[in-house]
Amino acid sequence: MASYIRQHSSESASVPSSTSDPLANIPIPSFLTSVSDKSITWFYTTAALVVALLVLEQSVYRYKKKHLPGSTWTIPIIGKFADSMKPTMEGYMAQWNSGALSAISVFNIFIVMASSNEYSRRILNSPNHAEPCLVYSAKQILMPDNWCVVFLTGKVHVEYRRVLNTLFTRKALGIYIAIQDSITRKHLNDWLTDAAKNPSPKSIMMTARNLNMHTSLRVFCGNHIPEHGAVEISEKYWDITQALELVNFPFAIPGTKVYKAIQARKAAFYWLELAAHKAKEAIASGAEPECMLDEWVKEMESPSYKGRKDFSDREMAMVVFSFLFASQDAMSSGLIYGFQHLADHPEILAKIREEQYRVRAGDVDKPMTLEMIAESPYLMAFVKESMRVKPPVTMVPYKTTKPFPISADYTVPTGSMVIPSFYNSLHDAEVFPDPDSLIPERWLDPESSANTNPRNYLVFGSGPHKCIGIEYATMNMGLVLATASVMMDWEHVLTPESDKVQIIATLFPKDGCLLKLSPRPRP
Ligand code: HEM
Repeated sequence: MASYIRQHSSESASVPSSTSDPLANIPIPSFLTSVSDKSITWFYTTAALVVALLVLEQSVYRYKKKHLPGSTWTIPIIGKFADSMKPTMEGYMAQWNSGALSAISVFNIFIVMASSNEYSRRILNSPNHAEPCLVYSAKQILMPDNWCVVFLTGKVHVEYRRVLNTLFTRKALGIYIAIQDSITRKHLNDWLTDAAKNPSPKSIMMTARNLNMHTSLRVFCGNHIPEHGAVEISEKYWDITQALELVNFPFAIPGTKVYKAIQARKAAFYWLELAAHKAKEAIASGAEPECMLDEWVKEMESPSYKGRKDFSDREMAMVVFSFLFASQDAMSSGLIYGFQHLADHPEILAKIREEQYRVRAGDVDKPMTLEMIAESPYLMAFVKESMRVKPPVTMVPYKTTKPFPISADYTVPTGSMVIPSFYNSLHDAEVFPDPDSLIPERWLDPESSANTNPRNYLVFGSGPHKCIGIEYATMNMGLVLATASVMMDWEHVLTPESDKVQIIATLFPKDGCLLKLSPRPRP
């Protein structure tokens, strides 16, 4: 090809004036012929550079990948970009099943996927080699200066978590559960009122998300946010969820998902900063804590408190926002699958009801307490099992900060993404016999393989960044499902997509879980 171009260009320069081509008689100014020579040189140089870069890209990929399973060649420049735009469980399963460690590349980011329990746990528990890495859009939405716990590592991270742990003590959870109960009842009553007006089946995708958001906002901020502020955050938060896809248009240009998410974050921040300010005022005036922010301010006043005390309104708002960010999608996923699983397994729902009638002594209006949660082992076993079968978070991206000798024969290069997956650990047939079936009983026997292998239960991660909200999240799911079980009946209207999974940062039933609701007669 190159030689053809060279020949062709020299021929046209020597075309005799007597040819039949009329254009041949037009004299070509010398400056034009020299430009054409130059462009040919440019063409060769550029082509050679592009070819060299493409060869380099493939060589680097193959050098990093070594013997790991994965395509031998990566698609130039974009790699597996198309797959990551529309992730499917089937696609992930194929990748995980290809090996305990496997390699892919997306936009020249070299990625090692870990599917086994051993390798997944090794990534989560090797803070000297790997640290959490949020998708690019998440950083833009959370703000680069957000000192949120996920971005911290080492000693600073440990100290910071120590402060935040005080927000999830039993005393604090005791304050939150009363709020959770009243918000949940209000929402479930609204669901029933809507169902009475229009009994056709409805997806609980948004109603469950709103319930979670409203609960979280009131638990975190109490009444320091007015109702219209809470509604505004709740409505705009969906823009944030949509911007959290693995791959997104990276520039925050008006109209893009990331731009909309940043606007939603700004609106949320206005109210959260105000709430932090009001919490400080309330505690200073001698009020007792009524929400997480109050509890935090009060805790800092305690003589036994050793940590930092000078948290600004903005810093406190950042913490609350990062809690919303970490919890909203995962809790909604857990809750929606909880409703779906119970509707599809009436025998399990019947046992939960029986336990709840007993715990409440037949009084379905009795608000849930921590003691009542402790007296509901079957309920809590169901919550644990439901998230094992459909883990809200199936994987979390980490990145290597230095060469990471993850196995005897493979070292992940610095700057790579390493992604531990939880699904295989949670569906390991040796630990969870009949792994795809929903069997809450497996958590009731202390000697069961499920209980004696806690290392496999990776729903909340593992290691220094393990979820800080485990008790709050599981308690909330238990409370909502238990209260729903005594307040209403629900029927799952099956569609061809009910058992298919949609991945929007976390897992959801593809049809959004269509339920027909009706009030349940009192016992
Ligand atoms: C069903 C609900 C939830 C699930 C499945 C879940 C799952 C997870 C997972 C998998 C991680 C990463 C762990 C790791 O890297 O090892 C995580 C981290 C985190 N979660 Fe949750 N989470 C849930 C609810 C919550 C709630 C309700 C809150 C706060 C109130 C919360 C706050 C956090 C925070 C702050 C982190 C980062 C911790 C750190 O980096 O030190 N999560 N969560």
